[in-house]
Amino acid sequence: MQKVRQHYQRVVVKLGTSVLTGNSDRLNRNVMQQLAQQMAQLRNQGIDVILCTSGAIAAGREHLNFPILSETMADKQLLAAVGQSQLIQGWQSLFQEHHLQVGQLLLTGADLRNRKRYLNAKDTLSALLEHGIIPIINENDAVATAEIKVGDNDNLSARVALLAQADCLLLLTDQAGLFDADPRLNSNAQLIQEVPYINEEIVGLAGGSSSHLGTGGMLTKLQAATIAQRAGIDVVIAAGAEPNVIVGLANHERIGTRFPAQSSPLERRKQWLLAGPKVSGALVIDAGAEQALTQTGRSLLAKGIVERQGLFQRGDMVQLLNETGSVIGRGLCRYDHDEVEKIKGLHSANITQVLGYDYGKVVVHRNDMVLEA
Ligand SMILES: Nc1ncnc2c1ncn2[C@@H]1O[C@H](COP(=O)(O)OP(=O)(O)O)[C@@H](O)[C@H]1O
Ligand SMILES: N[C@@H](CCC(=O)OP(=O)(O)O)C(=O)O
Repeated sequence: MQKVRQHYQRVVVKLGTSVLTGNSDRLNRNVMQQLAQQMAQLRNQGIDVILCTSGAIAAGREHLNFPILSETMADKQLLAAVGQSQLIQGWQSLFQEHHLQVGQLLLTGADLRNRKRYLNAKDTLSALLEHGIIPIINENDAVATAEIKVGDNDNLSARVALLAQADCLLLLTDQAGLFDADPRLNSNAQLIQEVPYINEEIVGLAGGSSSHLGTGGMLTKLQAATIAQRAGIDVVIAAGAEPNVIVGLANHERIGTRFPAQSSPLERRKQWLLAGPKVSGALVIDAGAEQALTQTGRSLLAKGIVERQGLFQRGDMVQLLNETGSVIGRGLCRYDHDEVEKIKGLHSANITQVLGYDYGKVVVHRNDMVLEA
């Protein structure tokens, strides 16, 4: 019997400037409307959608009536600052037609490299998704200098897919997918339907962007696909103009070029948790918490913690011990040692009262935890 494939649970949709402008010098509202309609349809199917949108610089140029500017960073930042507000307003009104709220996250490479900022971005993203709000992400071009930039939204969207623990990344562009040569330069170029593994030969097929608006061309899309595919996320490069492309792809239709995930995201994450971060401290938990973790796969709440050992920062790896001292597992702690000391044994509802703030009710989330076999 053929196995029925379930649809994705969390999809990152990256829309390049080429899609949003249809390679003209202005944003195309009709195109954006159709894309918003499809993303709303996904939400109604119960799929979490995160939109990673380019187009701020193009929108800024259009809004200021195509000013003659230099190619300096400051002038590009000026365009991004003006254009980003146009872009987000555009998306906001389009999603409102489907009774959906949006939340804007402007990120830089520095936000993704610094662990504290990374965790904060992750929490914001989770909170938006939990409330059914569509996160809309772009690079914070108005403040990002060369040193702190990701630099292109293909790579940014792959990092966001990892941050959000998405299971699918759609890179939508002006071409039907990855071809064996740049189709703008070679009319005989053939579409490649599936790439199980990105090797040098595949990278050699990718050219840069031949439009003046896009950043990076196919090369940055392959960099993004490499990051996400290896992290256990399915990636597809396809044409944003293809009718119903987002809904089709999210439901496993064969469109564009597919880069199938190399293992499940959770599996990869658990491997990384086991092999990666060093242990900085320990939490001793009571019998009820031990049962919740080991029997019903729950997260660890403050209430189940009886003792804190060692010094650790928010996001550090801690060992989980039971009251007889046996190791139950390990996980990333969402509060630092000082905070855990104050909230251990408390009901989650009282965390804010004691600390004056909170990072959520969970101290170690089950997705950030590996248990002893
Ligand atoms: N092997 C290839 N297959 C498809 N497109 C390619 C290839 N090599 C280079 N390209 C170019 O990449 C462009 C898409 O990238 P880009 O202009 O950065 O768009 P976006 O704004 O969607 O990110 C295409 O228009 C195409 O000219
Ligand atoms: N952050 C920039 C887009 C950068 C970028 O990667 O562009 P693109 O290659 O069109 O996805 C902007 O909003 O204009």
